[in-house]
Amino acid sequence: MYRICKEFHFSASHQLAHLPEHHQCARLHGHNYVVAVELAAPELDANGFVRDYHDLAALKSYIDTRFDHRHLNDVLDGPSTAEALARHFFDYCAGQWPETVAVRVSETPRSWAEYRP
Ligand SMILES: Nc1nc2c(c(=O)[nH]1)N=C([C@H](O)[C@H](O)COP(=O)(O)OP(=O)(O)OP(=O)(O)O)CN2
Ligand SMILES: [Zn+2]
Repeated sequence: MYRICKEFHFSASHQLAHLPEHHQCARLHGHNYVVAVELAAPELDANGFVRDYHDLAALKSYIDTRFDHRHLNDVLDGPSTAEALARHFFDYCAGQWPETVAVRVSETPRSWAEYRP
């Protein structure tokens, strides 16, 4: 199996207001998010690609339009956890590119959450 991965970056604020008051993430704060999309295929296409990285430009546009410099509580229906974001971006990517196998979201350089069905 061949695998490729491409990262996308955006900055946004959020507040996990369902957490206890003493939890730091219950306060309004922001992150420089990294979204890593992984695609896989058993065979390469005629260009020698799983898929051309350039095809993923639609995700950059989606992120820039809907997520970058937004307040995530206004964008997502439920809590804006890294897990929920990973699922959201997975659903978007799987709808665009059938080779999508996982999406990973980092809020900090030391943590990530992944959705991989
Ligand atoms: N499983 C999850 N746990 C937490 C999430 C999450 O999305 N999934 N989110 C948060 C907060 O958004 C918080 O802002 C990030 O927490 P944390 O990684 O602890 O941030 P720090 O900057 O404090 O990280 P350090 O590495 O400890 O400096 C909380 N938990
Ligand atoms: Zn946070």
